[in-house]
Amino acid sequence: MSLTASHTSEKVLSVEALTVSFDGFRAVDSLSLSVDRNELRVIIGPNGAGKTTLLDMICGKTKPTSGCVIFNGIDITRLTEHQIVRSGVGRKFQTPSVYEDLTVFENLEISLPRTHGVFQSLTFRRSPEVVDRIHAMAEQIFLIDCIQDRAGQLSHGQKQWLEIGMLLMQESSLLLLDEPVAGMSPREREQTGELLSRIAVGKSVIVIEHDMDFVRRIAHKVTVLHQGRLLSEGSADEVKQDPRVIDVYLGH
Ligand SMILES: Nc1ncnc2c1ncn2[C@@H]1O[C@H](COP(=O)(O)OP(=O)(O)OP(=O)(O)O)[C@@H](O)[C@H]1O
Repeated sequence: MSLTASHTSEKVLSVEALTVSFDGFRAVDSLSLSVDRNELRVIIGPNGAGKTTLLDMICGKTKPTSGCVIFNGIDITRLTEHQIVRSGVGRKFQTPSVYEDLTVFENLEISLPRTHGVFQSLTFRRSPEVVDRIHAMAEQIFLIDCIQDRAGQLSHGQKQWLEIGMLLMQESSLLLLDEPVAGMSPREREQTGELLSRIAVGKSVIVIEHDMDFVRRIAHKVTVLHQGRLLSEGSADEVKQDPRVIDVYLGH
């Protein structure tokens, strides 16, 4: 039984015939896919398949040559990156970008919506409710014991968790995560798998990942890209057995 079968399907994201050309080279080519609420989708594919470029177009970093991105029924294709963040799409890049000189607590605090700067957030927003919320988030992302440590002192894996927590504080309802377990220990990977599964409840998560064991553990559905196109889609076991996927990706 598919893991998504128990959820009522509600389409949150639709990518329709999305195409982007760089100097005539189609990095993403007429790609269509959709993601439901409560879904954890994993995108796999060989190097250069267009995975990162796809996420770049969903979050507005790269503008498509043609096609569109519909999020919660709204065409966000031509919105600015900032507008797309405010509409509820959060992006985490492969390298963690946290404020190294601020504590875990402060990094989470400045990610709250409607915060216009570090100064304002540190001086005006520290109500008991906000403090409780930040503590609950630190607990969820396994950082409660180092909540007053500076982010610069955290391990690489802990910084990845902090950045996921920052996206959650922003109240993103769609999270785009580029290789979130890169550089993590096996134990940290396991914890991240649990965290992502929990996050997907009530939200949608798209993860780019190469490690097939991890993919199998977390994915509700897997999309395989190759040369900017959709090669295969299904459960992790289904795509693993797809001869086209074995041929261009898993067999190497
Ligand atoms: N801004 C750009 N200008 C020119 N070519 C680009 C640009 N961005 C991406 N590309 C090209 O588009 C193709 C897809 O790149 P992309 O980074 O999306 O692949 P990927 O599937 O994420 O690969 P990897 O697993 O190596 O990260 C590559 O051939 C890349 O060189």
